[in-house]
Amino acid sequence: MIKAIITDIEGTITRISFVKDVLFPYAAKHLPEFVEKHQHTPEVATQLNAVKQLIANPMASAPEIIDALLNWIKNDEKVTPLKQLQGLIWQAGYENGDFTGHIYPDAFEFLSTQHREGTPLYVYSSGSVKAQQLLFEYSDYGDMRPLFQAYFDTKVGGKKEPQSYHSIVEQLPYSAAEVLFLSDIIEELDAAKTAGLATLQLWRDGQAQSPVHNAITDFNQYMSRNV
Ligand SMILES: CSCCC(=O)C(=O)COP(=O)(O)O
Ligand SMILES: [Mg+2]
Repeated sequence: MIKAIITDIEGTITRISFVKDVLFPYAAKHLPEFVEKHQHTPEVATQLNAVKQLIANPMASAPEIIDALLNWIKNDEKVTPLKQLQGLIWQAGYENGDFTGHIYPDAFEFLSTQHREGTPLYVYSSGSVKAQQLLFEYSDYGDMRPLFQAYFDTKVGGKKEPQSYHSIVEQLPYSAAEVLFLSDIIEELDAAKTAGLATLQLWRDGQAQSPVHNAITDFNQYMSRNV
């Protein structure tokens, strides 16, 4: 029996184009100035050092680091220091009202209903915990943060690694089989299933399909059929 739900964000409860066409270009546009301005603050310096390690260039200059980060944005690399920096950069965009966090209407209805009915909700996204909380704080539906018990990002590991799901479940008061993981990406669902979680795929934007996981096109299907 499912006692808790962990949801992905992009492609599952948020439109992919909001991330790719709004958030990523905003981060790319503001990243050079952000890095130049904040490179010596401890929070940013830690991430820049992590970039230097990943590109195997401990002496990398600010422009070289910026180039690496912009390349990762272009290729949608789920690299932890990039994701941490993006969260910091998006903060200004949300606070200035440049955009609000997109949430599908059926996802808002589903999450609100599950929360009201007492099912604990968790988030696991490649976006940093800060980025997740900003998206929910400034969502199309107002501040959704009270719906969620806890947030996880790639600091627990990559979303295609079964170990990441083991690590998350270890932090929850449920067994793996009591937890449902929602995602649009087969490899993430495969990893969660290997770790013993129940899985459900969202097919919203023509994502690849798999016979291994139950699938729905939106949450109205879940609520009417309880898939
Ligand atoms: C948390 S909002 C930003 C989304 C993002 O940066 C991202 O990489 C989305 O990954 P997800 O794991 O939510 O599909
Ligand atoms: Mg996703």
